[in-house]
Amino acid sequence: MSQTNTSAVDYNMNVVRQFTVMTVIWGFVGTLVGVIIAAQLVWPALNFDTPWLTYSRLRPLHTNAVIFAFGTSALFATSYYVVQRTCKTTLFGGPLASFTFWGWQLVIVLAAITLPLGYTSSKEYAELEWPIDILIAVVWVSYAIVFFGTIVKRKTSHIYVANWFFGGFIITVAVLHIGNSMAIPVSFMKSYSLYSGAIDAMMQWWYGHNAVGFLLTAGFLGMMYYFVPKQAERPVYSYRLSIVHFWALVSLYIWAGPHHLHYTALPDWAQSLGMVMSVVLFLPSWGGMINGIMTLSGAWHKLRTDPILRFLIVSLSFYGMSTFEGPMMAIKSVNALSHYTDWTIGHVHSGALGWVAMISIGALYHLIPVLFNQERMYSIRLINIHFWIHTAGIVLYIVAMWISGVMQGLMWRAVNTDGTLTYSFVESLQASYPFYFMRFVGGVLVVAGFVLMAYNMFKTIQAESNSLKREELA
Ligand code: HEM
Ligand code: HEM
Ligand SMILES: [Cu+2]
Repeated sequence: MSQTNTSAVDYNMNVVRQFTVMTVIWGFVGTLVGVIIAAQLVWPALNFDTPWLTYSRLRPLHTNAVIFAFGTSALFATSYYVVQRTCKTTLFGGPLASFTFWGWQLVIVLAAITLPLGYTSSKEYAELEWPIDILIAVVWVSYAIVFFGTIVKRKTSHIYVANWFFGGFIITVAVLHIGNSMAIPVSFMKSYSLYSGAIDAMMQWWYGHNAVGFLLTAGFLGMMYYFVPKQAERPVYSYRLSIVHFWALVSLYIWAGPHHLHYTALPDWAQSLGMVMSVVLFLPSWGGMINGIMTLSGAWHKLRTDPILRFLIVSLSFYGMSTFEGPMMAIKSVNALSHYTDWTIGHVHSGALGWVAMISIGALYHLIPVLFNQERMYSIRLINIHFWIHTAGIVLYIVAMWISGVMQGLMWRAVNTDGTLTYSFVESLQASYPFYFMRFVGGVLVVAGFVLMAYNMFKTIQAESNSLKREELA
């Protein structure tokens, strides 16, 4: 394996490179499936009367691909990189790191095959059946061993705050996955949940909500605390705040799950608890956002010239937006309007496309040249174009969903003076079509951005192999 920097430590950058390249590829695939299902909502005939092309099977393929293939590969890549650099030591466990790469890619391929075939546990974001769930647990425990083993053998006395967030994310996802996936297998690829009724629903949303809180939030905050200061070339605005941020975030998030089950059979007190905890969660969320954005103080001018920094900082603005919106939607009376509507979908994608995707894209544009021994990415201009089309795509997507969501909520609750409903469901659906088209256009822009990124990445990798060839000739 080639050494990727001049420092004395022989870091394991091979696994970081592998996860980095796959992140970009899965980002493209996952958003492409997103565009396909967005198109199906505009033109339903696009399922071609084929079972494995139906919306019901491609939707979980999209969510699994973006969260577990794209997002989680980005977390593997950056956590393995950051933990080595900040602990000044190579990854613990030797071949175990490589096992997590191949094991995780196997999980992704199995998901891509079994979900379209219709195998599902029917739990959202945990659809994969029990044999794959067991494989996930094995890979994840190996990940924990590699990560925490590296922390234990660190050459520094301090554990940098980014590692706290990565560590919190790794432990919690293990607990969530194992807890929620408890099931009794009845045959190969078929099982029944160990829980039933309202308890099953509570487990599902304890899992679902904290998958958002720890995978889609805490892990990416770890990324933020390393790559924002690096790219801005400034220290973290307040290190003390980052520690308060960590403890407040992890201790509040875990209680907020019931906001997914307002007005259901879940006991009222649990719903109210979820609501209150969600509203309080606003504070650490914004504390973290402010800490990230203020890291730029004294270096604001860099935003004008550095598109990588723009990705990172705009991602924090979307993080702030979705963590303002979330607590609001968790209030029962607001949720009465927003639940079941496209407003939720808009909220999801301002978090997913705005925060998760943009922070990852920014971090990878920083990381790729480092990993492949280049001064910078092949083309800065292409990064700039990527920034603008990605941003335009998100804005189209979420504005469309806000309008259609609030419209749907209002249409469904409108009643005539005699107490009958003003609109039928189909009328609200018809009114939504223009917005579904707008979302489709936004999605196409996002996918186009990933194509540019992949091209830029392969050109950067090529530049390395070209210079190696030149060295050989000389
Ligand atoms: C303080 C932070 C946040 C709070 C309190 C919050 C709250 C909420 C609420 C109340 C819902 C709607 C539940 C419903 O009516 O069904 C929701 C849905 C959702 N949120 Fe958030 N949110 C927050 C941040 C985020 C972020 C940053 C992301 C993404 C990175 C995110 C991803 C999601 C997802 C994926 C759903 C949809 C779940 C589903 O029904 O499938 N949230 N959130
Ligand atoms: C080109 C970009 C994307 C497009 C066009 C797209 C499109 C869609 C569509 C059409 C749905 C189904 C909405 C519905 O059932 O009404 C959906 C759901 C979802 N997408 Fe995306 N998506 C994109 C990117 C992403 C990314 C990058 C992520 C995560 C990092 C993500 C996470 C999700 C989640 C969690 C859901 C389920 C939401 C829920 O159940 O409430 N999407 N997406
Ligand atoms: Cu939640």
